[in-house]
Amino acid sequence: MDNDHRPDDTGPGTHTANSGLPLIQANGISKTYNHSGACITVIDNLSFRLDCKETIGIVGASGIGKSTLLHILGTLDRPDAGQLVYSGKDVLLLDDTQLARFRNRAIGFVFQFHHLLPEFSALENTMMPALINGTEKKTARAEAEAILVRVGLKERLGHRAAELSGGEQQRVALARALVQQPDILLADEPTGNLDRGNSDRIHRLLMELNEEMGMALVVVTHNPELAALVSRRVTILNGRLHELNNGLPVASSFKG
Ligand SMILES: Nc1ncnc2c1ncn2[C@@H]1O[C@H](COP(=O)(O)OP(=O)(O)OP(=O)(O)O)[C@@H](O)[C@H]1O
Repeated sequence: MDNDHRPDDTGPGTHTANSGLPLIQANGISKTYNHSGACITVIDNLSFRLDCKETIGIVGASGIGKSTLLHILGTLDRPDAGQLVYSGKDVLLLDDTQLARFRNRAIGFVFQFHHLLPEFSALENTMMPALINGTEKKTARAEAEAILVRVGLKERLGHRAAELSGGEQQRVALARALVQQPDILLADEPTGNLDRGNSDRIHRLLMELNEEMGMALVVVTHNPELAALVSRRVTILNGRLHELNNGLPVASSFKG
């Protein structure tokens, strides 16, 4: 085993801003699903580079593999083949416990199903990742309050998740993903349930966090405003990424 590529799973964060290394380098990633005997290759020898602070939007039709790719980049699902290198370290060499620790520290997720704990308040749900990581309760509370204010939920801190509207729950999920100041946010339609005003607020917040703390962003979105804000737009064709220019795939394959 190549220990040079084994991530150090102690200590906070993953990337060194000045290291010059890409935040993510995916090499030759493949993923095949088995559907009652038939194999479907959704991701096929895909390579991808994301620099620190970069923001990227994945667009395209249903079923092309956007969520599959997001899960693999987020280490929630292991590919059948390929390397996933975060800041020079191949995270696929970690065992499941180490990988969970790395993921909890470095990556924020917002998926379409929020998985909030319904009986816990907005504040308690948002504090959870910090508490799991061993942050002192008072600090976790202060950080959670601050980010809930930024997503516009100052008046809802003590409300149980089950009592919140769909859009409010989505913003709590976003606050929970952001509270630990992840190196990267992976988001699947993060403003899908929100009205125009709240969508704009969240888009602004994502760009501010990108600017303030260098948080990278990979977002699956059909929202034209959000797609216009990110620095690169890509789609998946035949299992590989293609850059988009004016909404059309660039002829050459995506360079990793
Ligand atoms: N766990 C699974 N088992 C079998 N097939 C799967 C599994 N997950 C996804 N697939 C298949 O892989 C393909 C890509 O699915 P994926 O959810 O990644 O697409 P998507 O582009 O995110 O779609 P949408 O925009 O509808 O969410 C689909 O054909 C889907 O049926």
